[in-house]
Amino acid sequence: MWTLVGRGWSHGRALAVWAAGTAQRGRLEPLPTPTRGAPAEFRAWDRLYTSAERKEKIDMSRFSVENIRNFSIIAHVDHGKSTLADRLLELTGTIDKTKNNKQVLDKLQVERERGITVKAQTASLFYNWEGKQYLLNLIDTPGHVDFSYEVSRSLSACQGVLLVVDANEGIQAQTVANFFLAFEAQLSVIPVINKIDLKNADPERVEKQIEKVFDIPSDECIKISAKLGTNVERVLQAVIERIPPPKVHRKNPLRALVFDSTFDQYRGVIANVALFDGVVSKGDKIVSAHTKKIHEVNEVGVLNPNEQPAHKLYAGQVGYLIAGMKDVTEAQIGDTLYLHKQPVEPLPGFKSAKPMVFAGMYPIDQSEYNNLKSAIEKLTINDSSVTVHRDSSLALGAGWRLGFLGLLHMEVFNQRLEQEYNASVILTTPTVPYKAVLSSAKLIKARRAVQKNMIFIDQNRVMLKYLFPLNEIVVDFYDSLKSLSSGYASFDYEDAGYQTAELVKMDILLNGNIVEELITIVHKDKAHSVGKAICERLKDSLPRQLFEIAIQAAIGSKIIARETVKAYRKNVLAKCYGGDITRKMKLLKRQAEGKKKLRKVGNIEVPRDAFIKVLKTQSDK
Ligand SMILES: Nc1nc2c(ncn2[C@@H]2O[C@H](COP(=O)(O)OP(=O)(O)OP(=O)(O)O)[C@@H](O)[C@H]2O)c(=O)[nH]1
Repeated sequence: MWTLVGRGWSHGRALAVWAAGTAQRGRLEPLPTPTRGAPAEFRAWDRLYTSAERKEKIDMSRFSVENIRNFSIIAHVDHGKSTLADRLLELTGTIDKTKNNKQVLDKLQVERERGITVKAQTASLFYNWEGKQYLLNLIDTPGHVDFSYEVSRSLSACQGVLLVVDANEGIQAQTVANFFLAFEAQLSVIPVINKIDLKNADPERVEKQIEKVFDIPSDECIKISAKLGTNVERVLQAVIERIPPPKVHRKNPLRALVFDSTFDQYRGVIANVALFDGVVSKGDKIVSAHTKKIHEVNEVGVLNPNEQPAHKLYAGQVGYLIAGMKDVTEAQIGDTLYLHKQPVEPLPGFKSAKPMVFAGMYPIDQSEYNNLKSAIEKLTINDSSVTVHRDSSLALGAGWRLGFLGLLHMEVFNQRLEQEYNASVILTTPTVPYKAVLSSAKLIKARRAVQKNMIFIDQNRVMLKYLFPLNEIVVDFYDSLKSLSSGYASFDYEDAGYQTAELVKMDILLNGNIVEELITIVHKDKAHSVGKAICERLKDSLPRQLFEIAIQAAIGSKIIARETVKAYRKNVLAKCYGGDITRKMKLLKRQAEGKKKLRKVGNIEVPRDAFIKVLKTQSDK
């Protein structure tokens, strides 16, 4: 099922003004913003920053359950979650107030380069209010539809959310989707209308939308400018007043939920845990409910926002735990940890993420296979929504078939492999899953986009629900929607199951022989254009040979596109005049070795490069 939210044509201009005022004494040094495209510098900064902070242990026993609030910030993409998080970190003295604080919780290089959050991040904030010291655990979550899995996981560690809505753009597709995730999890929702400093901001209109769509009284909305810091203190107070403390028991045996994990090459898996019962400290023997393996805890602590070791973690608190887990299978997200010989009922896990887009991934050079394998394994610890299956192709060698939640997710995973693991890969054109019913015609009945619902959010905005075939939107739908609506429409989707469709299997033939790597499933109406594009790309990348080559796209016995590569004789000895026989032999030997890298289709030699050019994603072309 799809939800489209289109909006009217009024818009505002962002004001680039920073808050002036007295700088608060924070516990940490200000974070420099890493420069674009400078991975080494970024990593060096990150390491220095963490090691300086990791010296003294903190006593977490001073935070009783009543003084703890676990909350998350959810919103549509770009509505200001990360900016609000920066202000909350400053207000609580977690970081110094400086104009360099931009997306402090977005630690990954890919997040800073793209200006989006892809990983949920946790920060424990210490805040004094009305004579009491509170522990506020903030979880910053991604806004883009591809990462909604991160949002739902983070919510399991929270009792409430700040629902941030842009005062100019109003309710958008992911505002609705994220609200319902929080609503279904029975969390307290605090609506926050952000960017009230914008010239065209209309917070009163957005208040009415929130009342109409979510049934939240408009006087519950807090109007802020995260950029200028206006009213942000009221947000912190609302967190304390409106979100209940967690319902937990410290006297019960340990019951900790692993809600996220990252991988450190020296210390192994760092599990982000939310303690529902009990206490955990260094030296404890813990058991994973999933694997039943026993591990000894080496370190516990809170994220502040970097690692801050603690003596113990207590029920109601959110922190990290390192226990020598080295393997992907030992660090399952959604797992429950308990003390050895004190088994507990496991907490409900998470629905596993359902991949929507699949692509082949191969090392550029087969000798890199093992390195790439280990990089993929480590990155999937940090991003468990990616599915991995071994695959192999005659042309590209041994590799994997990876499943992603969407195209942006696929691009981000690829970019993280390059930036964090220095791995270069060949990524093939993404496809979506199909269920095929084989019949003599191989043809299945089609269904096109069907409108299901239309709701007017206000006079400028309408929410439309459609049923769409996934393959129609997986490659360029989002871009087309954005450009058609000049960026004003937004969308979100959920899986509506399989539908029958008129799909055909398209073969690519070289002089009548089928090239197995290039077999594709396409919609009947698109077969001609897709077939033509593949034939043209093959023609450009196939070297001429001693005879003419016919490149054809065919559905069954029907040819739907054709290109021809003219004959040519490559004489490697052409430049070799004179009679030096050893030099001639050398050239012929090198040519023979080169041929080993070729894949024979019939009597046609196809170099690996040609496959790569045809199979690589459109964006890589
Ligand atoms: N004028 C104005 N701009 C703001 C305000 N808050 C955030 N912004 C800007 O809006 C843009 C998006 O802000 P982010 O905080 O990165 O948004 P986000 O919701 O975290 O985005 P994702 O992590 O990608 O989902 C940035 O350019 C911010 O500077 C505000 O109160 N006023």
